[in-house]
Amino acid sequence: MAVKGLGQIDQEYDGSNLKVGILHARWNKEVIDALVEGAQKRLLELKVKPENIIIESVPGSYELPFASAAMIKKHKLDVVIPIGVLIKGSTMHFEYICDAVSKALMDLQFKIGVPVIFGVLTCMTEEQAQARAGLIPGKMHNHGEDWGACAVETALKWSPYVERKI
Ligand SMILES: Nc1c(NC[C@H](O)[C@H](O)[C@H](O)CO)[nH]c(=O)[nH]c1=O
Ligand SMILES: CC(=O)[C@@H](O)COP(=O)(O)O
Repeated sequence: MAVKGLGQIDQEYDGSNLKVGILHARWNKEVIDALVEGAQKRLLELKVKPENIIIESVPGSYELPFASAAMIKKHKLDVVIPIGVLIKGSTMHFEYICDAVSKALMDLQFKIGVPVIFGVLTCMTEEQAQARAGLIPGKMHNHGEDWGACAVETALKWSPYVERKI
């Protein structure tokens, strides 16, 4: 059994009253599509209603923080899963985006009082990204599934204790 990964969920969750946003970048589409599908599948397993899973897109991962805030407001979401796939190229572009986006997504949730899941892969190679989207048989699982579970757990277990500001 793999050591890495979310493992068993800590209790049964019923997401039937949640409204969840999946906001995905369009860079690295093959991997993005698999991650979005994985997140969606897990949300449905945790009883989020299909009509309460809202999917929108942005051009690249750099656009995720701003659009996450906007999407939460636009759709009155309980939680958002921003999904992006960053793959190291030949310049420092990757490092700047990874750093800026991860910090902005972390900060956003404290600013607005709504959970923002970290659905961004920061990979050195295309193969690493494909493996983490479950696209290489026998390698790794689809991390989108973990993000779906994180969204439901965080929104149900912790949001009631945090004042919403948006
Ligand atoms: N190189 C990757 C990008 N780059 C695009 C930026 O995210 C952004 O859209 C552009 O700089 C305009 O603001 N995006 C990814 O999601 N993944 C990459 O590997
Ligand atoms: C999108 C860019 O600006 C691009 O030139 C970045 O190049 P790289 O991904 O090779 O670092």
